[in-house]
Amino acid sequence: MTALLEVSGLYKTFGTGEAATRVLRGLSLTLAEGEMAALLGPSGSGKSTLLTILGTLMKPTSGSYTMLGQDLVAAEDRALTEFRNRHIGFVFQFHNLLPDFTALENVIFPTAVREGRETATARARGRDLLVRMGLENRVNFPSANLSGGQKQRVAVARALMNQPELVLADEPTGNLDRESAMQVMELIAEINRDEGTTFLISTHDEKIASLCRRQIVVGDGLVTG
Ligand SMILES: Nc1ncnc2c1ncn2[C@@H]1O[C@H](COP(=O)(O)OP(=O)(O)OP(=O)(O)O)[C@@H](O)[C@H]1O
Repeated sequence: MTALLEVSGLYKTFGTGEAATRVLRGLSLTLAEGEMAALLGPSGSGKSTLLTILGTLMKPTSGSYTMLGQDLVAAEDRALTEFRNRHIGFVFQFHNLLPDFTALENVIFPTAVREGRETATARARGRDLLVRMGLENRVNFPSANLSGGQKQRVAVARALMNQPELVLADEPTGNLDRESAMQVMELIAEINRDEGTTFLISTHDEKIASLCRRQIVVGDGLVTG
C-alpha cells in the first residue's frame, strides 16, 4: 500500500482563551492511493474541519501533513494553490454550480479560469465526464434546470476535471433523496475503481458509509475507529 497522504498529531483550535474550541486534538490518519473511505462522526466532531485542512484550504494549528511526498504545512499559499489545483478535487453538500451556466460550462469553468481560456481538450474531457455521469442529454442544459441529483453529478464531474489524485467530498449526498444519493455513490465507486482516484467522503448516513471500503470515525478530535 502506497500512502497518498499522511497527517500526524493534527491539532486545530478556533479562537483563543475561554472562547477556544479545540476541534482536532492530535489526530493521525493515513490514506492509501486508491482508497474510497467514509468519514463519520457526530455533528461538530470536526469532519469538515479535517476535510478543509486536507484540502489545503486551512492550516492546522500544529501537526504534520504530507501528500504525494510534499510537506503541506510548511508550503506557502502560492505553492498550496498550485498543489490544490493539480491534485485535489472538491464536492460539497451544496453543489455551488453557477445557475446560468450549462452543465458543461460549470464542469470546465475552473480549468478555463486557471488556463485563461477554454480549450477544445477541456471541453472534450468535460463532455466525457458528463457522459460517464449519465448526463449525456444534459450537457448543454442550464444547471438551474437540473434536478438535485443531476446537479450533484455535475459537481462530481467538475471535481474530476483535472484528474486529481484525491477528491474530498463533504456530505455530497446530504441533500439528495435515497435513489439519487445511491446513484451518486455508485458513480463515485466506478471512478474510484476505474481511475484509482482516492475519495474521502464525509457523511452522517451509515448506508452511504457502508458503500465505502473503509470507514473512518472521528470523535473528540481523534480518529476513534
Ligand atoms: N471558523 C470557525 N471558527 C470557530 N469555530 C469553528 C469554525 N469552524 C468550525 N468551528 C467549530 O468546530 C467544531 C467542528 O466543526 P465541523 O464543521 O468541523 O464539524 P462536523 O463534524 O463537520 O459537523 P457536521 O457533521 O455538523 O457538519 C464545531 O464546534 C464548530 O462550531
